[in-house]
Amino acid sequence: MRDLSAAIRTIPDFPAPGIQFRDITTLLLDGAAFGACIEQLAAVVGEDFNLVAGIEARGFVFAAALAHSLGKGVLLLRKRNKLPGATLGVNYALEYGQDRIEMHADAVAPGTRVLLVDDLIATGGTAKAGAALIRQAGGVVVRAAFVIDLPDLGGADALRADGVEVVALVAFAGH
Ligand SMILES: O=P(O)(O)OC[C@H]1O[C@H](OP(=O)(O)OP(=O)(O)O)[C@H](O)[C@@H]1O
Ligand SMILES: Nc1ncnc2[nH]cnc12
Repeated sequence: MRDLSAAIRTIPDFPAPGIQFRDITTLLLDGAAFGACIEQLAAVVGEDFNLVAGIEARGFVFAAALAHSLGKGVLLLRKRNKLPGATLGVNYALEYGQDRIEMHADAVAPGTRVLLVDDLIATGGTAKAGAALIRQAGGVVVRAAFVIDLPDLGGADALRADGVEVVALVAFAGH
């Protein structure tokens, strides 16, 4: 199995001093690496869900490609004030700031089974907010999948403590 970590660039001190930014734009520019990434995600996420939820913005790229490869629909979890219909929303803290994600209130029928996808999990604040949002809307979060886990920041463990199974392709030590 191809090691995807070599396709991911690290930029120190972005967007703030002390943050090692794991940059997936280099992986996306490499068609073979991006294809391998989607294949590897498809191999570990199962099929026991109806929708793939992607978190804006980087999560959309992976969620849409994965959903298409599995024949599933895509649920967009967007940053604040982007969606035109009635929304539900959850505020959360980031490794480097504050944000809010929203979804259309009528996007999931009660009991809809959802796979949550993002490029990276760090503190887990974003993914926990995503899971809370899907649950608030009546959906069931079947599991969560990430290209990158930063295990030292504890996000994957926090998400598991919230009752969500977590899978990730690559882990980077440190922040
Ligand atoms: O686990 P956490 O500490 O919450 O951090 C992970 C989140 O941070 C990044 O998104 P960001 O908010 O920077 O937005 P972007 O995708 O629009 O770049 C990343 O894409 C995850 O969504
Ligand atoms: N270290 C990091 N690199 C890239 N995206 C992130 N989102 C939160 N922390 C990040």
